[in-house]
Amino acid sequence: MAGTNPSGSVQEMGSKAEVPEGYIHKERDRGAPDAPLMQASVIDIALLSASPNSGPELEKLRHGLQTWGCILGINHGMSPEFLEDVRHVIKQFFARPMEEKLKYSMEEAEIEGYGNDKVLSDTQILDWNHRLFLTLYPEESRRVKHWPSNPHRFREVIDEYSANMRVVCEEILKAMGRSLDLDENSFVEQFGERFELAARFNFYPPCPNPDLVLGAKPHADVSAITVLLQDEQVEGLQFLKGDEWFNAPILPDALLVLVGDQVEIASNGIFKSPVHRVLTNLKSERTSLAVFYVPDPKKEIGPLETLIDETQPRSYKPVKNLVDLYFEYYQRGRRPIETAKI
Ligand SMILES: O=C(O)CCC(=O)C(=O)O
Ligand SMILES: [Fe+2]
Repeated sequence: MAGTNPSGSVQEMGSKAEVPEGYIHKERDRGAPDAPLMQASVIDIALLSASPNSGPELEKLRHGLQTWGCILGINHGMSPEFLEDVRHVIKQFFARPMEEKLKYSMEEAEIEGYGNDKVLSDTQILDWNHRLFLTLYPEESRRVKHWPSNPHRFREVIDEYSANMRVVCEEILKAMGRSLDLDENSFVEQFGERFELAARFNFYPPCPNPDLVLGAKPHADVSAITVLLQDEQVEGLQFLKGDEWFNAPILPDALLVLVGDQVEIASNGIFKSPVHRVLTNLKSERTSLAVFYVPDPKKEIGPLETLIDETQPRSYKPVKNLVDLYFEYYQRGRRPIETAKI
C-alpha cells in the first residue's frame, strides 16, 4: 500500500459497518472523550493592538500561551454570520458526491488537494479524516484547479476568509512580540514578507467504533502559528498537558490560535507548540478549518537574539523549511522540532 494515492482510503470510511483494520490503533494509543476541559484564555484581539490600553490583554495573551500553547480569540473582525458562511461552504463541499470531490484529488507527490494521508509505510495507521489542503498565500502560489467550484460560493468565501486570516495572524504575531517586550515586528520580520498561508479543511465522518480510531494522531503544528475554526457543535479536539489529555472548549464565534513549532523556536521555547489530537464519534460528522502561517521557506528560523542570555541560553539551532520534514515525522509519531533542539 505504501506510496499509493490516498483517495481510495477516503472511500472506505463511512460506507462500512466496521472500522477497516488500517485505522485501528493499539490500545495504548487510543483516546477517551471524557477528559477534563482545557481552561483556555479568551483574548480580545482588537484590544491587543489598542495601545496604550493593551497592557492587561497582552499579559493575558502571554500567560494563556505559556500555559496551554493556545488561546481563544474573539473580536477578530469577522461577524458570526460570516463564520457561519465559511462553515457552510466547507460542509457543502464535503457533502458533494465522492466522484466530484475526487476531481480535486492530491497528486502522487503533492500535499495540495483532496484526500487522506499519504501512505508512507505498511504499518502506518490511517486517520479517520478526509481533507482538502489549499495554499492561500502568496496568491500566485494558489493552485486554482484544487479550489472547488461547487458550492459556487466556496472560492469567494474562502478568499475573503484568507484576507482576514492574513490580518489576524499578523496582529497576533505582533502582539506576541509585544507581550514579551520585544519590538512588535520581531517575529514577522524573521518569518519574512513571503510567508505562506495554507488551509487544511478537515472532515471527520461519523465512525462505527470511535474508540478504536483517531481523527488525527497526536502532533504539534509545524507552522509559526495556526488559526483554527472549529466545528460550532461537535467536540473532538484534545490537547496534551504534562501526560494528561484535555478537551478543547467550543466557543462558536472564537478562533483557536495555536503556537506552532516555528514560534517555539523563535521564542527560544518561551512559547511551546502544544501536542494535540482529534477523536471521532459515532453519530456526528465534524469539520474544522486550520490555517497555518508558515515562514518563508528560504528564511532561516532561530531564537531571537534578544531572547537569549545567561539565564535563557539558546535552546534551538536555526532551521530552514521545517515543513519539509512534517509528513514523514507525523506518521512516525515524531516531531520535526526534535531536529532543532540543542
Ligand atoms: O480538527 C481539528 O480540530 C484540529 C485539526 C488539526 O490539528 C490540524 O489540522 O492540524
Ligand atoms: Fe494540528
